[in-house]
Amino acid sequence: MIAFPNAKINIGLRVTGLRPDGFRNLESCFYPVNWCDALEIIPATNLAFTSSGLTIPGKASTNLCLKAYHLLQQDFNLKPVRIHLHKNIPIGAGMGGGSSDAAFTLKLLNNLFNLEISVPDLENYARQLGSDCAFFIQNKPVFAIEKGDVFEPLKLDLSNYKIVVIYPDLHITTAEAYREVVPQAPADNLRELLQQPLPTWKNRVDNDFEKALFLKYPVLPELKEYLYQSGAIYTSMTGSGSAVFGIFSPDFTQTLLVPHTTYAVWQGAL
Ligand SMILES: C[C@](O)(CO)[C@H](O)COP(=O)(O)OP(=O)(O)OC[C@H]1O[C@@H](n2ccc(N)nc2=O)[C@H](O)[C@@H]1O
Ligand SMILES: Nc1ncnc2c1ncn2[C@@H]1O[C@H](COP(=O)(O)OP(=O)(O)OP(=O)(O)O)[C@@H](O)[C@H]1O
Repeated sequence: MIAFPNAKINIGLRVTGLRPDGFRNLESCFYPVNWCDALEIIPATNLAFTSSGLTIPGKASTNLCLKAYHLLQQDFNLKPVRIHLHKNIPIGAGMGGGSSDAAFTLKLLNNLFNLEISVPDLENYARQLGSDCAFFIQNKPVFAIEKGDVFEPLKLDLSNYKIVVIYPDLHITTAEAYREVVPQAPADNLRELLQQPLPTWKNRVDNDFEKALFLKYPVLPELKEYLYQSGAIYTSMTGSGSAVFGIFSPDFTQTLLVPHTTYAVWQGAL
C-alpha cells in the first residue's frame, strides 16, 4: 500500500502558556498543503525501514515511521512489514513532514491489517508520537489548541487561492525555536481574525516564533518581504520555521524568482 503524506502550514500561531509537562500551549490554524513524501508499506518476512530522497537526520531506527509501527505493535499482533519512505518535505521547516509520515504510517497499518482503529483512537496513538502528528489523521483545516493536538472545527477554504511555500535551506529544530519564545496571553482573538477577509490578515494574523527567529535569521524577513512585494495577499513563516509561505489571488500568474532558496513550490491547497 502506498500513501503520500503531505505537509501543513500554520496560519497564525500564538504560544500562550507553559504547561506543567514542560510543553507550551498554543493556538494556531493548521492547514494541509500538497507538498508530499511518498510512503509504501508492504508485508515482509522481517521488519525493515529504508528511505530515499532528502537525508533524514538520525538513525533509521529512530524514524517516526518505525516508532508508529512499534506503538501499534504494543496493542496489536502486527506481522512484519517493509516500509519505504521517499523524503521530499524539507526537515526542520515547520511543515510537519516527520509528523505526517508518522500519522500516515498509523493509517496505512490500520488499512493493511484491517485493525479497525477508529479515528479518535488513531488520533490518540498519533498524539503519543508528537504534538503535530494527530492533525494529519483527519488532515483538514482546524483551529488547534493545547499542545497543538486538540482541535476545534474552523471554516476556512483557501482552495481557490494559490499558495507558495518556500524553504530557505535552513534547519531550525522545534525545541530551539520554542526556547526563543516567551509565552503570553494573546491580545486579540486569532480564531475571529481568521474569519475576516484575507486582506485584513496582514500584520494581525501573526506567528509568535517570527519575532526572535527573524532577528537570528535575516533570510526569513527577507523572504516574507519578497513575497509581499511580489503580490501576496498574506505571508508568514509556518510553525517554528524555517519555511515561509505566501497566499496569492487565484488569478496570479507571475513567475516568482525566489532569492535564497533551494526549494519552492506553487500549489493549490490540498
Ligand atoms: C511548531 C509546531 O510545528 C506548530 O505546529 C509544533 O508545535 C511542533 O510540534 P512537533 O514537531 O510535533 O513537536 P514535538 O516533537 O511534540 O516536540 C518537540 C519539542 O518542541 C517543544 N514543544 C512542542 C510542542 C508544544 N506544544 N510545546 C513545546 O514546547 C518541546 O520542547 C518538545 O520537546
Ligand atoms: N520520517 C521523518 N521525516 C523527517 N524527520 C524525521 C522523521 N522521523 C524522524 N525524524 C526526526 O524528526 C526531526 C524533525 O522532523 P520534522 O520534519 O517533523 O520537523 P519540522 O519540519 O520542523 O516539522 P514540525 O516542527 O512542524 O513538526 C528530524 O530532525 C529527524 O531527526
